[in-house]
Amino acid sequence: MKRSEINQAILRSGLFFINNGWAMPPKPKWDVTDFGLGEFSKFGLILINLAEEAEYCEKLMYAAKDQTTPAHTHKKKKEDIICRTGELTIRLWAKNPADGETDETFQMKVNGHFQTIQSGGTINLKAGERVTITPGIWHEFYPTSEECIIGEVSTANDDLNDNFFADKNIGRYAEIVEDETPIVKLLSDK
Ligand SMILES: O=C[C@@H](O)[C@@H](O)[C@H](O)CO
Repeated sequence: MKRSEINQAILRSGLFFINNGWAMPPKPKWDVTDFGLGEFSKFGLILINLAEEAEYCEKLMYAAKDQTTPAHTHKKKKEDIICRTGELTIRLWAKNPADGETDETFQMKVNGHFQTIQSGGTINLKAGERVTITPGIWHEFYPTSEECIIGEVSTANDDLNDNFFADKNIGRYAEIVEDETPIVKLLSDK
């Protein structure tokens, strides 16, 4: 991923956050990724880590229409994924989708109430709505609105060791081609 794409993504999402009433913390911890797939408009996510504590974590995230965070799971982290502005679709699986389809169902909280979810099915979240994803549940998500602000409130976050992607070619952080000067230092920058 080019540094120029990262710079542009920060400017675009930063403007959208501010225009929608989300003030930035001092020294925001930016994380922009194409998941190593090199197609940022198809697979990508912009994140700001707001709180990173041993017991909990909070993130503010942004994606544009159809920009997908690919199927993955966490072994330790339990997280609420929240649609803050716009509309978000989330697809959920009981097992790794790379191992084939299953007609299993499972119980998961949607807006705080348990629902029966069909493995491989989707849930559409409108602004204010959330799902509670427990460790081992596989998920991918993408906005169906032009732009979307996504919240994450979770137990401890460990992006390096607790993201397991269905596609083995995926890496959590982007490989960056330095074609211009960074406007911010990313969490993944050395
Ligand atoms: O589901 C998404 C989240 O867990 C993100 O915080 C994670 O960094 C995506 O790899």
